[in-house]
Amino acid sequence: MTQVVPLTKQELASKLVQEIAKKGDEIPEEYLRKDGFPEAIDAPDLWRGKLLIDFSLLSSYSATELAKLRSALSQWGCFQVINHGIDISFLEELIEVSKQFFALPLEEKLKCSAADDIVQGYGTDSAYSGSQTPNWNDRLFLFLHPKERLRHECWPQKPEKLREMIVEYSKKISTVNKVICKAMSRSLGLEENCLEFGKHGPAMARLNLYPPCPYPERVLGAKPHADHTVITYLFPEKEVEGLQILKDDQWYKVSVIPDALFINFGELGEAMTNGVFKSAVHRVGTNSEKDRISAVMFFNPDDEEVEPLSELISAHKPQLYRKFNMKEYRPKIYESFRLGLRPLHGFQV
Ligand SMILES: O=C(O)CCC(=O)C(=O)O
Ligand SMILES: [Fe+2]
Repeated sequence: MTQVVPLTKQELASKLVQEIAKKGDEIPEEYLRKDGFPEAIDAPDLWRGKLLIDFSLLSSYSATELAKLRSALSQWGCFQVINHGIDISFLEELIEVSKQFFALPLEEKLKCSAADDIVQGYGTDSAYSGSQTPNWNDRLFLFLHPKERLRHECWPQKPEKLREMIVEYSKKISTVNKVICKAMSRSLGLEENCLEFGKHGPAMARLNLYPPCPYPERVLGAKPHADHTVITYLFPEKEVEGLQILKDDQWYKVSVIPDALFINFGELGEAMTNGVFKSAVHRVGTNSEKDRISAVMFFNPDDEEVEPLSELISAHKPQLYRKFNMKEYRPKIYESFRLGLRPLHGFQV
């Protein structure tokens, strides 16, 4: 297993993308993808059509909306949801206050990075990217659950409102998640409590910052990956596009739909549904003009043991993934990140 070596604050500061971006056009070679990457296409009809779900219809178990949900998750592994019941002014304020956090002096932000933990807190994932091309992204990454993993010293003191807003956001997303869990189960023809997780709310929160990048055609904000979660909820900055998803070797830009939450299924959800629902492989593009912020909540399974639902295994659909423990899966995450691989592939039957 790859050892993740913690950095001093000084070393971390030299890797922060926001600090690199301040220097102008001179960016380290290692961020540049020599051969570029395949272009993504616009697909506004997709995002306003089959991948746009009306949450209010899901809560009333509308058969048409459930069928739409099932098709979105089994073909694309993601969708956007409107009428989710979360106050838009709250979500917009969260983005605004997150922006204020990233605009604080470096010294203040570094108070949220723990010397012995480069995963949690303020920092950048490029700290453990090894020989891989690093992402043009800084973040504040906080564990919420289980409580033993939560590190209070990584929570921001400033802006004063931010801590409270992250907790509030986690509660609001948790309410949405409870309905989504039931709707997903129903859409598969199962009892509504079959696909249940997030009893204690999201496991992790992440505020992403993608500073403007002078070479958007050669630099990615986040390289292609599937999330290491059951499901992920994301509210993006509305002014700036960036998120893109992969389907059948084609990249699609995610259109900004006003007020919508973006939801994508993760690897652990794919394992739990025996591959019936797919985890969406996604990446983030950069742009040369504006910062982009996203506010993300990640859900893990309630149990440490993960296995496909027996209801979703049949002669038709043999078991795809073996039962595994999160203790086996977690260490694989960082190693796979470095190598650009998907840890779930190691658990195929
Ligand atoms: O910022 C985004 O749009 C995507 C973020 C993401 O993929 C992640 O945090 O896992
Ligand atoms: Fe992601």
